[in-house]
Amino acid sequence: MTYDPATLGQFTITATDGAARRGSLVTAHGVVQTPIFMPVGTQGSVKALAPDDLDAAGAQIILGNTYHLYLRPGDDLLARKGGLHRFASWNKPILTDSGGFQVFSLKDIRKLSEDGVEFRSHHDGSKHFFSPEKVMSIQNNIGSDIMMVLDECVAYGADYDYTAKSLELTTRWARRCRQAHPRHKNGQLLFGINQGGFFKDLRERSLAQLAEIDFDGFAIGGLSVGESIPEMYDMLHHIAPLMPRDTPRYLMGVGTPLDILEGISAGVDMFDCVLPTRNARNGTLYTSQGKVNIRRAEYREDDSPLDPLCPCYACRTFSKAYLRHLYVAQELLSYRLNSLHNITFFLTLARQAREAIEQGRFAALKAHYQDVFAPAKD
Ligand SMILES: Nc1cc(N)c2c(=O)[nH][nH]c(=O)c2c1
Ligand SMILES: [Zn+2]
Repeated sequence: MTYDPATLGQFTITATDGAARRGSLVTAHGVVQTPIFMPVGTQGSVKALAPDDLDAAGAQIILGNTYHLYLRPGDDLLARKGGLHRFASWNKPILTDSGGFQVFSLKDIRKLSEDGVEFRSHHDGSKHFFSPEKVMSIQNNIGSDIMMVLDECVAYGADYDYTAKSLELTTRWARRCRQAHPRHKNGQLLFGINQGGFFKDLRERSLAQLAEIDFDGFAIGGLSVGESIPEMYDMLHHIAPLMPRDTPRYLMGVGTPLDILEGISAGVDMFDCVLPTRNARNGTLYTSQGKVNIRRAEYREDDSPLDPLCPCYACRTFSKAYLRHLYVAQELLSYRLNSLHNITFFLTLARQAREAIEQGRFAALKAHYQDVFAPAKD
């Protein structure tokens, strides 16, 4: 990995359209064009897809989960193998989350303290402890280009007092992460994570505290945790414009095509979500004409391609009838072709957003897809 320390982490905005931003971020494994969608490779692979599939689909960066990779194959093994890039033969950028989110979703098997969080592995029940320093060390061993701080993602519905205390802990952990991993050590960038639940003053307090720490970017955490769409959008539009302008804004775990376009319209630059690959596996496919449930009997003899406007291998090569057959027959090829298509759709959407911002027609693109994905009118 060769990079120029002088430009590492540089985020340049090249065009705006309303609050939407077109930009680029320099990482040690290449420049990422934003707005960007990041396919999720939880355990070191984007499920059912190989690196050359991801290249063909236009993926610039993928996401890895620190919790999962720490438990299996182990960050020590990844370090011995030269890091995740070499281990998984993925030579473009990787972002790793801190593992906090997964641990906090293991409700009953974890204990929170000032120093970190104790939890039990969902594999074998063995006991483990994540401190800010530990998750920095794990992400260092993984070798990700963008690391995330350890944070507490409070549950939807958490009360004001708990949320206020939690954000203060997340800030103290963020400071410890920064101290544990000096700026750009090993070419790795570090993002802070805004918390504060659904209380606007607490969101602003969290942001003000994080902005005093030298981060390469800032994420919005604690959304897409069970709230309604209007609640998510309301908080999104409140906090995104208040985030530092000259560093990337990353909305964690979001979302549907319309959520992503809404986030871009609020000024967010980076997104990740398991939706494209998870829904591919249950036959829910995203197309330029809207969602297609490939399991439906109506496709049994349908010779047309899934999406005539999609450049992916699945759409260029097979009919809906064949894709439906593979799904119904539970053929493994169904996972691969459906995942390839959905990932291509999300990456194409991000590319279309970049082009629309450059040409000053982002609002029209958003309105088009709101029409395409409008809930079916009975
Ligand atoms: N929806 C979310 C998805 C995520 N991966 C995260 C996370 O990794 N950290 N913190 C968060 O708040 C969070 C929220
Ligand atoms: Zn396709």
